[in-house]
Amino acid sequence: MLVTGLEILRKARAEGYGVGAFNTNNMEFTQAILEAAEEMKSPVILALSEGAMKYGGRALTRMVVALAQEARVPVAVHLDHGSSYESVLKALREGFTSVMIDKSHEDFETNVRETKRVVEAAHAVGVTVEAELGRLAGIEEHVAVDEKDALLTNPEEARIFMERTGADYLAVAIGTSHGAYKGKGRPFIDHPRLARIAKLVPAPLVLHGASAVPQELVERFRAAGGEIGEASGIHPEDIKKAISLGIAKINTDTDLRLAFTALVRETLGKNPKEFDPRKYLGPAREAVKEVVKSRMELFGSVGRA
Ligand SMILES: O=C(COP(=O)(O)O)NO
Ligand code: NA
Ligand SMILES: [Zn+2]
Repeated sequence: MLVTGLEILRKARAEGYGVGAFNTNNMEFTQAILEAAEEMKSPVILALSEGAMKYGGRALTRMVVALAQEARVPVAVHLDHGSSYESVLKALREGFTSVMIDKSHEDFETNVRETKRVVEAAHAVGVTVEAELGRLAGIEEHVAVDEKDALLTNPEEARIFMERTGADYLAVAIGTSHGAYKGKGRPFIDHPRLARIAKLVPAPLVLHGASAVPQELVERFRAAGGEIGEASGIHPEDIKKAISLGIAKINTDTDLRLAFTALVRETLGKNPKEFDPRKYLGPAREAVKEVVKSRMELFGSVGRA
């Protein structure tokens, strides 16, 4: 059933488990994520970035909202990294039940003002809001923040920010970054900082850049002809610790992309004569579903629907 992000995340934070927010921009990812959620009896958040909205248009948004309504588990449809008020309005118009306004690259007062404005509009139509304070390193589709500017979230600022904006959940910067290159070896996660934030912010907390980028997946991608450098992601133990400290929403995109693309490359490589898209998109869809199921097990959301 289609529910708001807060309905899913409030319970997750209260009961100490995490819920995956999985990015989708096509039919196969959407099916894989929802099938995994139903099989694992897990709540789930389907996340569409602005790039996904541009790529898939109404074919994507109508499909995602309709399938979420019919799903046998709680599903929120979420705008990931909304960059403007207008973009959020478009998502509200499409029937999304959760929207992120990401003004974390602006100064504090601007972030507060813009976030507050979105909260008023979204709450007026029963939709809940994710905001972000602090800056992740790495490249988000339209935001490139280089290391030196990456400012981790200040706990006291976070408390004031959430009180002044009325946002429902907060994306925090505690060392993660988007994409496949999150840092040398085991990327640094500032758990003490997270603990301080969680003490001052009772709202569900969100971890961006949470993909594991598992070595076996990186190897499989390379073996199938993919090119990728020294890739690294967030260690499962760091995810579990972050959940125990107050993270309720865990954003996963890169792992799904790697799995899907590795399988497409592999299937095409093994079957050069194949030109029925179902023959290489189908196995890729299965690979995404397996990744989603294993993430749900790690987050502890299995059986929580
Ligand atoms: O934060 C993310 C995804 O992060 P990853 O690149 O680690 O999957 N989307 O908003
Ligand atoms: Na988000
Ligand atoms: Zn993100």
